[in-house]
Amino acid sequence: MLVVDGLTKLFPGGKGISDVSFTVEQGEVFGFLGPNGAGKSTTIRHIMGFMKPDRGNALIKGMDTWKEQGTVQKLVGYLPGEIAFVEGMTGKEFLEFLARMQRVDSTIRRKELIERLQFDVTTPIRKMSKGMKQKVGIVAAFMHNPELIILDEPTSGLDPLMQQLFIELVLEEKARGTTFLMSSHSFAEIERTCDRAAIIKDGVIVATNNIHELQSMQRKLVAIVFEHPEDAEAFAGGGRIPVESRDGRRVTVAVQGNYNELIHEAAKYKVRSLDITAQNLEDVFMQYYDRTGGKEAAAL
Ligand SMILES: Nc1ncnc2c1ncn2[C@@H]1O[C@H](COP(=O)(O)OP(=O)(O)OP(=O)(O)O)[C@@H](O)[C@H]1O
Repeated sequence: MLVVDGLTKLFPGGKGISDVSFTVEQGEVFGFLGPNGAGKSTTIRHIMGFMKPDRGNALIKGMDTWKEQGTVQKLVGYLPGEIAFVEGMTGKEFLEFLARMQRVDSTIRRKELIERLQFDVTTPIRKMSKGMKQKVGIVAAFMHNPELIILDEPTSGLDPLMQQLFIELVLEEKARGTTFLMSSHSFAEIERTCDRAAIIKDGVIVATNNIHELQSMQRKLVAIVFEHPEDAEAFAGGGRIPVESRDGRRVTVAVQGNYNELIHEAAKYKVRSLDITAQNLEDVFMQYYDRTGGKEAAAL
């Protein structure tokens, strides 16, 4: 669906992006992660055909996004990092204006999205908060049911409830086969929606990784409180599960994917309670990247 190949753009100040390459398959949700100024928006603007690359290109369904920007932009739903609204319009007028440009009858879907996102669409845009403007932008990106949706920091300005609702929207669209490219600062958000993610730093992709693979490498600390101290002792002394610590009835073990074995061993005794804490997935990503020098991470 989307191929980014060697995309390079150097700005006069020396910043920019260098040799950015990745592929997003049809129906995939692909995350694009990186700190401020890393080059996420610059890459996305090239993918949308708004900027001419110095080298390389971006193809959507085989079409060069710079050379065929008019055709390509019709296929895509786009939420920019900073939305430029037409002055003096209400949210409703703006969305109707866009709908006429998109040339798709999106009335029903538009109404549905506005109801889901719960905002007053008759408010003049200049009076809207950042979060409200972001909601107008989300409706604009989704309403014409595009095959590919490109979102630049979609949840910035949204409160936690709305962030959750946004994630649900993405997952629903994904189930319908829509492809997504989504930039974010937040690994947690990417983790809940994406199949794969690329990390960009100083204009260069440092790793591309499969999120499910990372989740299976994620180390979890499980604290089990047994009914009887002697059970805790027997469990800890069994030697089958690596024990981090034991304190009376409470045994803490580290698990990495081998849940069945833990459940099997613990079930031999009477368990009073369980507490699970997960290692931050971002740390797993970076640890993995450091260990392999990026080679294996880039290959996943
Ligand atoms: N038109 C431009 N002219 C000169 N420098 C630019 C231009 N656009 C972006 N840059 C610089 O290129 C770098 C990458 O910017 P970009 O906006 O792509 O980062 P980003 O990853 O999207 O960051 P953020 O999360 O802050 O939006 C930054 O250092 C920025 O200052």
